[in-house]
Amino acid sequence: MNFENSLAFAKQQDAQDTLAEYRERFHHPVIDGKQVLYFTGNSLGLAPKSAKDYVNAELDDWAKWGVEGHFHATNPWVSYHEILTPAMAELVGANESEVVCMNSLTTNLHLLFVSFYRPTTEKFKIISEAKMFPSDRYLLETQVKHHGFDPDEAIIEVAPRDGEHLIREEDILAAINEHQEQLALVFFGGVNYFTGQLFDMEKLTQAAHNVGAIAGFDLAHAAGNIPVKLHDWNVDFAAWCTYKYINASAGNVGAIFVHDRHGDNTDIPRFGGWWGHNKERRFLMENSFDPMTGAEGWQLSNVPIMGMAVLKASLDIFQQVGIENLRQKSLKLTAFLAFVFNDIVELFPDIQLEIITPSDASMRGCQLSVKLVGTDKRFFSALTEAGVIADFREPDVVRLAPTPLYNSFEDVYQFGQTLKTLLAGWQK
Ligand SMILES: Cc1ncc(COP(=O)(O)O)c(C=O)c1O
Ligand SMILES: Nc1ccccc1C(=O)C[C@H](N)C(=O)O
Repeated sequence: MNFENSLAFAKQQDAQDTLAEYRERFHHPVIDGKQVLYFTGNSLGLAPKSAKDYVNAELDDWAKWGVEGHFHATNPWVSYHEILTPAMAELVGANESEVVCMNSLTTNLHLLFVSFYRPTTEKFKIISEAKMFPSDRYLLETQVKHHGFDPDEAIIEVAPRDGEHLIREEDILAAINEHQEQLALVFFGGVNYFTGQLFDMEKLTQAAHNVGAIAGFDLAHAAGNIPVKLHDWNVDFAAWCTYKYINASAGNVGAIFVHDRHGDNTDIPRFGGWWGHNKERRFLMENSFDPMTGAEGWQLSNVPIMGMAVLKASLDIFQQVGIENLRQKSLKLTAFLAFVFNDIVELFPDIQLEIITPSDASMRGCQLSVKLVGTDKRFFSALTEAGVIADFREPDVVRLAPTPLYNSFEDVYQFGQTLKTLLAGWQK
């Protein structure tokens, strides 16, 4: 598509955008009296205006019913998580039996590792991407140690080649091949948090399965950002949070996916809790754990209703919009940001700011990561001062995520103008 770095062009794109109305369904922060440009849906999504009503409804039912709300609230609390499942399953291309909302991301990954990382002295290695989000790295390290293995030996990290920023798929496939005899698990972020690189989850899953290994993914930066087809891709397990692209508020409950071929098998070892117990018999106070089939069989505790109410508000919006429609807008909006960014940066040859996220749209979601070369963290602080909410990740990357649900083409244009002013000042 031919872009133009002009206000008229941006406004024209917004006028043609069939999702433009959704912008108004979210609160856009005004900080120190100034409307900011919010490009941080990859860290914390904006608040849906409807969330208050959803939470208030539950507060009202609590006031009205007390404990009876578990069974008599408008949406009875004992089964509240179940009403989230259809939208969440649709979002990640899963059967409803394969998904449940519960706990938070790192907790869920540990629970899934209990079931899907059961190393033996023959097969104990995990292949993952170098520079994973630290929590994922701590997960791997502590899981490996928990089973008595040495992280240096058990964790195989595939890194970008010297002088490159992205991980080559051929290098991942080569690592899987090289370590196949001892490989237990391939575990990747669907989209890397630092570079924004999207991995071909279907291909990695197939490669893992070809050598008898399990394939699991952290979808923190993928869920609600790109369409995924977890069931069809045969992914074994996945987990994600809901506070980024799913806009369900800070630290809110996450979700898991367990493919039906595993979910149907209640003999798979797991940690148990009463919410994963046969729900018909949950209140019979029996001694022996009888897990439900499907992802629900991995639940431990009864669910936090207020958080789930916010998540419901957000998922209802996703169901109306549809992730495929969002992706169509996202492809255009992110390409426009890349265009505007490069158009401005070219004006300042002394300053090197480089987008390290793949330029191939099939290898990225909405996030663009900009490496600061010859500038430093002060550049990020200056952006913030100028009213752009982005984020900085050590040592040298600024992440910008134009989020198709609530960002506009005009936001992107205005960002370019802010960048231009800032870089002009920087040169002096
Ligand atoms: C890829 C990835 N994994 C794990 C986490 C940690 O999630 P939580 O704090 O919800 O466990 C995050 C973000 O915080 C993340 O981006
Ligand atoms: N949960 C948070 C709490 C405080 C600050 C950041 C986060 C993030 O989510 C960071 C995000 N995972 C990232 O991709 O960097």
